[in-house]
Amino acid sequence: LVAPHLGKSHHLHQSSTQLLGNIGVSQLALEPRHHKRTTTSSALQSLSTAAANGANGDVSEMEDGLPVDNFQPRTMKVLESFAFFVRFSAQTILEKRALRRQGRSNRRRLRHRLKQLVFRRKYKHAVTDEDDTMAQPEEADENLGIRGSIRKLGESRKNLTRLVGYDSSLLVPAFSYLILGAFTSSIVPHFYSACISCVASGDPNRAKLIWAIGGLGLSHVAEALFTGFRGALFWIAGTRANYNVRVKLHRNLLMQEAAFFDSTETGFLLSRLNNDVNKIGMVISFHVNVVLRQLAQFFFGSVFLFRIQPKLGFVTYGGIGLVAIASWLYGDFTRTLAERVQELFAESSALAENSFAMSETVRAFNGVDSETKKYEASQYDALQLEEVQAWAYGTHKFVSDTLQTALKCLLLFCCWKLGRANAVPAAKLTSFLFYANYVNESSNEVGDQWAKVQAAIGASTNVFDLIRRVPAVRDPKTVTNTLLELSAAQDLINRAQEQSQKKDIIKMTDMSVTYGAMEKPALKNIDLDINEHDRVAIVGRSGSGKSSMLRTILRFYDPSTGQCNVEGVDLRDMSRKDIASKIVVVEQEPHLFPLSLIDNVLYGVEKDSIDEETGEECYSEKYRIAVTGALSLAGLPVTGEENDLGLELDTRVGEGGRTLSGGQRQRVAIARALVRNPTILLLDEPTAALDSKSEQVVVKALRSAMEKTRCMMMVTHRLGVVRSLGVNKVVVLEQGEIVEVGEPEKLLSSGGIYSQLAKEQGILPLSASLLQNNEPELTHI
Ligand SMILES: Nc1ncnc2c1ncn2[C@@H]1O[C@H](COP(=O)(O)OP(=O)(O)OP(=O)(O)O)[C@@H](O)[C@H]1O
Repeated sequence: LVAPHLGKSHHLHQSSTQLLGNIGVSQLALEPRHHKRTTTSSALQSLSTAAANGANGDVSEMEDGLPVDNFQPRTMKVLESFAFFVRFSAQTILEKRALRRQGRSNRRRLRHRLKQLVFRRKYKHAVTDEDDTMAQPEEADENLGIRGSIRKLGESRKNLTRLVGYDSSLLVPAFSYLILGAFTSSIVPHFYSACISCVASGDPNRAKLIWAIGGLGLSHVAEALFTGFRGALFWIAGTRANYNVRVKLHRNLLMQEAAFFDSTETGFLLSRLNNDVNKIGMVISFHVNVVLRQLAQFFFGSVFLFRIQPKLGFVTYGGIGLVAIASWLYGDFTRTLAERVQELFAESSALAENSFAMSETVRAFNGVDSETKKYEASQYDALQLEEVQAWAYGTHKFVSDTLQTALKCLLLFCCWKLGRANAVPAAKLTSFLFYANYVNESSNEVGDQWAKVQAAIGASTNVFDLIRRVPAVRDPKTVTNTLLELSAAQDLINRAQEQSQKKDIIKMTDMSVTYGAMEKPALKNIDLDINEHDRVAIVGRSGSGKSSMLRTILRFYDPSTGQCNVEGVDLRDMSRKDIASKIVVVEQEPHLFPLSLIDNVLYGVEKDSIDEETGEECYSEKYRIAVTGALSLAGLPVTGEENDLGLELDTRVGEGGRTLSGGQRQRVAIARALVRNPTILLLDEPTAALDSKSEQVVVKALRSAMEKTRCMMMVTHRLGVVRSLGVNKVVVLEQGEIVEVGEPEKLLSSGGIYSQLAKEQGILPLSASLLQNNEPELTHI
């Protein structure tokens, strides 16, 4: 909310995404044992300082380093929080039981159905109305209790290994150090109990004592060394996991179809990319690391334990089993909770992102309070669940520690009994107690970390789902079979030859387009041919489907029926690269990247040279000359006297191109089109936001662009531009259907919808306007 005010402060260039990032970091940094606490405080400090500067414009109005605004988000009383935890837990248990019952009946149905399939003749009258309810094996699987959890863990491990792409050079030493560390640590109690026996019994044998102390020291040092290496390698594994998953997720999100972004908010995706992915790294570098180490220690400790006193070893295991059950249940509960908490954080990030992006509107309509209310509400939901996590942790700690204490007391009593009966020597019993404690501690730590692993798996579930998401609009499959490849290539050549004889560049055949969220199609049964050298204007009232037609040609959406061909090839058979090389669009309000002019014009073209001074990649002279020419043709020269703005190819244009005016941004977009020499030029309301002088410059630039293309298609409300751009074909749309097609002047005099639209803008047929110019009095009639 402070974003609009940032201009006044030193955070001039801080974008909403950065602010969102700071908030994300703060949430993460509050994680126990997380190493980013300093970032949190500086992030929060920078936000609060900016808030103070922005809201009051004066730092002196701050009290005790806090902004004057004494808004305080609501929180629950501690008792209320505990009551919420009890209610929530009871509800979750009931839900789980219900789902498990449903899962059982689903499995029964599944078995029944399998029987039907196998003994088809016997079960002639198959039950049909059960099929729908059976279609939820996935959901039922989620509630299979221990088996479900193990399967889920296995799936997550497979996902992780595939996505993270570790190599053995990292994994082999990491696991070797882990095992070596655990082994050396398991020797420690042996030497320790030997030392204590020597000290307690006042043993005069000095060599024995030195051996015990030396062994203790050496095993500790070796353990420290292995632990250090193991820690570093697992840390690296964690950061690599974050890096790999984040880059892959970012790429897969960018490949999704336009409809995906219609229904998913950016803040939601950013939250997945930052918060959720961090959890994955954390789980590998810390939790999995600790769980494995403790498991290894548990194993080695158990070997010693059973060697010393097998009977008591079983008693110890009985107790540990109970603690393990408690930890398992707690882990399961935490996983469900973590999944929900991450979901809520993602929703709340989406809200924050929206309010930052709309900061001017928020300011203009005094919306700070309502935005705060929405954000606070979504954070409050997450807070409630986090407090449930805290209470669950407390409860688990109490249960498992009590069980362990009971076990320790039981073991001490058993040892005392054995000692009294002289069944086992005292030194052996001391050693046993040390190992029992050692194994106990390891199992306790496994239980604690297990819950955290489960929580992280819960949090990362959505990330895996997004990474595996296959876009609905995607490149055609590459044909691998050589014969098929040959025939496909031949097919393309044939079509290209046919096409060169024909003249149509774009051909729409009985094409309809329906957006996912809409019932009514945006375009209905469109049949349209656009030929070589055609300059087409798509006109019609608002919502008639004009932009939808351009988006379909760009293959942002696939037709629901019919097809759209470009140069004889169905768009669905063309890759994104092919489409981008043939079709270029100039949008009404082009969004530029916060890069230099040349980077924006050549966006998507790989840099082909290295700057000798900085060592960074750059464009070669060949590209620089081409871009200078394109910018000059587009009416935004960067050289000579006409460059009154003092622009250079390397001038940066700010976020969204905000350092340029709307008309100048449009000219950059035209230069982007000019430099590519596309087959098809698409224009979306090219002059809508321009004054008449800028319009003249842009129209001139567009004419230059059109000369370089095979055809042009333009969506426009301003019909004056139809004449100035020399359009030869007008297509009139109404409610998604083509209602008129023809030459503009003919349509103007036909008395149809186009002439009506033109009349509303004071545009008359050429003959009439000539008449009007010669005989002004006629205008009154
Ligand atoms: N992304 C979308 N998701 C769902 N429906 C959409 C989407 N984009 C457009 N529509 C719907 O499709 C119809 C046609 O919209 P389109 O943007 O193509 O109209 P238009 O003629 O370009 O309108 P305008 O001149 O106001 O820009 C409208 O009813 C609109 O509500």
